[in-house]
Amino acid sequence: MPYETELRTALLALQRASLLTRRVALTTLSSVTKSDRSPVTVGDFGAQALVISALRHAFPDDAIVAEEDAAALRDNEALRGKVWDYVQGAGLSDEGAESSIGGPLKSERDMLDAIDGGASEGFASAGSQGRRVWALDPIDGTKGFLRGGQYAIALALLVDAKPVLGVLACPNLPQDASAPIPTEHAHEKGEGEGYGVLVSAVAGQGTTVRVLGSGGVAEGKPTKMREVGEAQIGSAVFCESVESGHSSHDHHALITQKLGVTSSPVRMDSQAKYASLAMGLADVYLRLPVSASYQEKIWDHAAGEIVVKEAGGMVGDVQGRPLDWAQGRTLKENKGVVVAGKGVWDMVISAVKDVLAA
Ligand SMILES: Nc1ncnc2c1ncn2[C@@H]1O[C@H](COP(=O)(O)OS(=O)(=O)O)[C@@H](OP(=O)(O)O)[C@H]1O
Ligand SMILES: [Mg+2]
Repeated sequence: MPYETELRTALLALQRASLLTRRVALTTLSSVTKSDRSPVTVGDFGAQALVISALRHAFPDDAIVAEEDAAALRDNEALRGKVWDYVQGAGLSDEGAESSIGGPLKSERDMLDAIDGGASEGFASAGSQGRRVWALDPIDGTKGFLRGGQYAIALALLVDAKPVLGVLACPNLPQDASAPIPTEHAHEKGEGEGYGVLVSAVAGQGTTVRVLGSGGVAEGKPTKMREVGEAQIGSAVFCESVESGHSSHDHHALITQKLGVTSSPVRMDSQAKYASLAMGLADVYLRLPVSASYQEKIWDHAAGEIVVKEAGGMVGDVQGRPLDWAQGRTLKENKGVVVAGKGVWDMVISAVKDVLAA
């Protein structure tokens, strides 16, 4: 099967990183504020080190774009020591699986180098044809992670600026797709029993859900989005970001009102929203921009896009056009993101256009 080794490596790398983030989540979390004013925790740094070292071991020639860099750790010995403790403590229980992603990191220096291994410019450089770029968000939804809500470790492989593989590790999503969709604070911090999934997709091979474990790759089950037609739009489950600074809740309310949707949108952090749609926990995800100047990063959408598309869904901007990553580390334009099943796609896009035109 195409991308078999890439998928296995990505699943194991994310499973190992989630051992770290779950441990970190059990502690009283503090965060450092980055220059863009967003928070970063020991979990973000540690997860990035673990995933990048696995990718470099398996695919040394591939480019990697990732959210964090190690500057803050190089100047802060105490913070660096804390991250190193967590990184050393996160190993897969299956020895063969652990050694296939390079085994434990050897030194603090290797850890810093791995974190800084995500500085590629993506597709921005010339001669990008056939170029393989991994896009990693070590903790997507850091604010959700800090409050014990939803977060995801998100990894995608883009070839020629298109996602061909995506994996979302969602430690706080239910394993049982018939469980109710978690609300903002439904799942308290920790390793809740029955929570934790790996949702993955490879182009042309469908979307698969696995239990997020601690050893080798678990057996997967194929998953599809729920089939919702225009007649059922009123009872469809919509989701949106928790943070009103990230997408326009006001526009979303006008859109759902126009469509006659009866319940309020489920607010959830991170690409766990894409995973929820792919698992059939929700039906539509609206992300209308608040500010035209904010550029969405590729790692915030690439894995989500392929996971939903391979589960039978549609992903596009507010005009219904495909997302375009050709620019490099960000989406080409910030035109929002709309995600829905095929049966309601035209109807949702037309409501979005009407609300934006009004
Ligand atoms: N202004 C603005 N507009 C749009 N998006 C933004 C903005 N600021 C941040 N971000 C990105 O949003 C990522 C979090 O995803 P969500 O918005 O879906 O979730 S939530 O905000 O945590 O509720 C979040 O990802 P992480 O930084 O990895 O947590 C950001 O990349
Ligand atoms: Mg992040």
